[in-house]
Amino acid sequence: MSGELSPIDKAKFVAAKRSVDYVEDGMRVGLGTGSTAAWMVRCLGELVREDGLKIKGVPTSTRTAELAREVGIEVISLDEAKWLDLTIDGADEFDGDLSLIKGGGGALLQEKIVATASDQMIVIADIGKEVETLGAFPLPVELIPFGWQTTQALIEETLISMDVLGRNSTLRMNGPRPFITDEGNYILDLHLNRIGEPRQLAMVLNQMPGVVENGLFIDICDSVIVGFGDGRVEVRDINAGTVEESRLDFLEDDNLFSDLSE
Ligand SMILES: O=C(CO)[C@H](O)[C@H](O)COP(=O)(O)O
Repeated sequence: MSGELSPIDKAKFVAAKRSVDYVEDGMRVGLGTGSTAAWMVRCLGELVREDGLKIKGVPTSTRTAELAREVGIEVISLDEAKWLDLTIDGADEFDGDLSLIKGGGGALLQEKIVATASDQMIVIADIGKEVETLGAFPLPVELIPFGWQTTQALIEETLISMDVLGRNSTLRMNGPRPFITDEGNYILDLHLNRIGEPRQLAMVLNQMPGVVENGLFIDICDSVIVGFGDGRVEVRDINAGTVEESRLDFLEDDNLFSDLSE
């Protein structure tokens, strides 16, 4: 069954599988969005159903909320939880400082709010997400629909003075219509190619009227669990400065694996 998954999917799966080792009874856990996070939610659901793990989950999107309920995780709102022990989420890119680009799935706003309200954020990613410098992946920026083209023009003009290589942007579409986020906003994808000063760019973007949030996560992620296509997993902890390696045996997880690949 595992042979049906691509090396990237295997890498995502092993990272997701390893991450649930960090979840303990009684925790309030932020549940990320995206394909890697979805596997983490399914792995957690299995622990809840089969091992009696007791947790409360705060999802970062309606998609994740549906999946969490489906697999048996108790879902509560962030306001009910108030504060979280741990958030586990995917990323589109991560660098050596564990700065991230997120929002490929359009859920960056809730993801940033939830991760910031957590004692710890663990990112789960395949090795292909690691970069030396952020920016090859288009940077998602969530915009208020009102006057979005004016906001886009302002952003592109401001980018002239920023340390980036490209500065054109595209409105994210869902077929013939703009993609709409869970909060009813638009996503503008910035094609920057290289972001020299992510911290500065994140601050500048968030000061613009019409911008709700940007997909740069700076000083939010504590560790990244990197999965490889051959089953290897690395846990990189930015605070401890450690890298811990392990390997996951695919065969042991065939049932879950086959569920996930459907
Ligand atoms: O930020 C995200 C959603 O807004 C995702 O975590 C990110 O796009 C990674 O997705 P995937 O795990 O499917 O590669």
